[in-house]
Amino acid sequence: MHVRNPYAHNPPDFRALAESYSKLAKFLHDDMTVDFTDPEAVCALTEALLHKDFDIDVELLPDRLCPRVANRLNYILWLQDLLDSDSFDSNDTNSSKPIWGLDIGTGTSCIYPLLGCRLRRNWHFIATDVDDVAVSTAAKLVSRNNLMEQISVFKADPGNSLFGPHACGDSHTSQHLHFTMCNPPFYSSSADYNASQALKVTPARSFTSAAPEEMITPGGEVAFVTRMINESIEMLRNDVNTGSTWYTSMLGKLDSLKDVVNSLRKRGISNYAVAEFIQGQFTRRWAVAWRFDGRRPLPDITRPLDPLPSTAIRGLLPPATGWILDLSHTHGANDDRLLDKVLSIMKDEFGDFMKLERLSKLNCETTHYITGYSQQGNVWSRNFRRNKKRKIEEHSDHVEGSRISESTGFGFRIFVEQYTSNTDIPQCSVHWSYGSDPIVFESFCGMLKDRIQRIVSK
Ligand SMILES: C[S@@+](CC[C@H](N)C(=O)[O-])C[C@H]1O[C@@H](n2cnc3c(N)ncnc32)[C@H](O)[C@@H]1O
Repeated sequence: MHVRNPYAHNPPDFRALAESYSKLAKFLHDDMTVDFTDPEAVCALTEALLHKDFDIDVELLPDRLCPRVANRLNYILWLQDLLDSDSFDSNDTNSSKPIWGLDIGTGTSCIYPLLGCRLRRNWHFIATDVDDVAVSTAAKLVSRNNLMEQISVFKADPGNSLFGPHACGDSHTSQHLHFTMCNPPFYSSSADYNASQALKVTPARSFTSAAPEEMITPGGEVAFVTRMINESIEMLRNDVNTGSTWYTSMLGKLDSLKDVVNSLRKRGISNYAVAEFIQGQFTRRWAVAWRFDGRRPLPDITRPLDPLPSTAIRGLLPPATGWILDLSHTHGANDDRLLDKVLSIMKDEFGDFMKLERLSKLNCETTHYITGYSQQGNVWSRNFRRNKKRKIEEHSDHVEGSRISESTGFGFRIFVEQYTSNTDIPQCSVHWSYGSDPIVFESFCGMLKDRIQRIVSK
């Protein structure tokens, strides 16, 4: 489970839940659990969790998909991480700057918008569904929870674009989306659904009651997400501003994740992230996110360490956006001024071509770091220096930015961590925050290693 998921280490206390939500009491067995094959009991449990832990008031329909709170929360927390990665330098993760998301197929529970907005007051959602019952029930839940200012529910036309104006009605169509999310129907047909049920060796541990339209879509989840990929490319063609949108989807099958990552790679989309959500011993779900500009998420989001991604998904991970230089055996690594020294040496060498700043971020502790960006990309390379020298010889020391496209830009953050609560060895870590070429990042790390070793060995 996600590290911030409250259920990761504290499974729900059923007795306390029933005390705070009386409807659950009649389904309780020995004060300890409920019958997970009884849809009404599962709905009452979900309602109780949402009520007690998130102050969300819902009444779920027992014949419709009942969302598992811990799983839906994993997805929302991962989205928070992706968006916080974008605003890392501004300390504004909980500010009032409005964040807009689109939930495609919100379902009768409207679970993602309700959770997302309860956890972050600056989040807003456009929630769509093709199903009339889902649209009307979701809209009722939004007003029941007094979230009409933050969530708008729209009926989507299955023939129209998933992201485009028609899906969202008229009033919010021009809204820039920071992210889109979706838990698409899994199966391609009733036969596909029945076959997957038959494959389960043990009798179902929990009951999934759902209407066919919630679980089945032509081509299954892979076709649905492939459609999203194609439509996101089309959006970018029509409006470059959509390059900064995180397009995301949950996936119910590992094979689907493989197909979707292959689709992204085939279309040349290298800026993507993959997550694995683990609930209990038996349930795993996956999620994928992609965007078109060069902004790269923090390393532990693209390649999580806790929990470590399973071997099955390691080959599907995107290029690494983090690099660590272990300084434990280097003399001088404990110098608190090491970060300043690194900044100074970089300013001397690259200050003319790189915007360099020392910033601080306030979390539980204050983290100091260097942030840097060079429009010309690889300004430490021999090639760049040679060109620079030639320009000086030609009496033109000006490197023309306009000839270099934005995609050549390169951004990074450098952290030097001495012994802190997070690290028991001094280390320098680098986050590749902007760019399109992993080889440029690798080369930057090589250059930095060389400069740091020069400083610490003095
Ligand atoms: C698996 S359910 C997910 C419901 C809810 N988001 C959840 O996680 O519990 C998939 C939902 O997608 C909706 N859906 C299917 N095709 C759609 C489309 N083209 N546009 C919007 N919603 C769609 C279905 O009606 C259904 O409510």
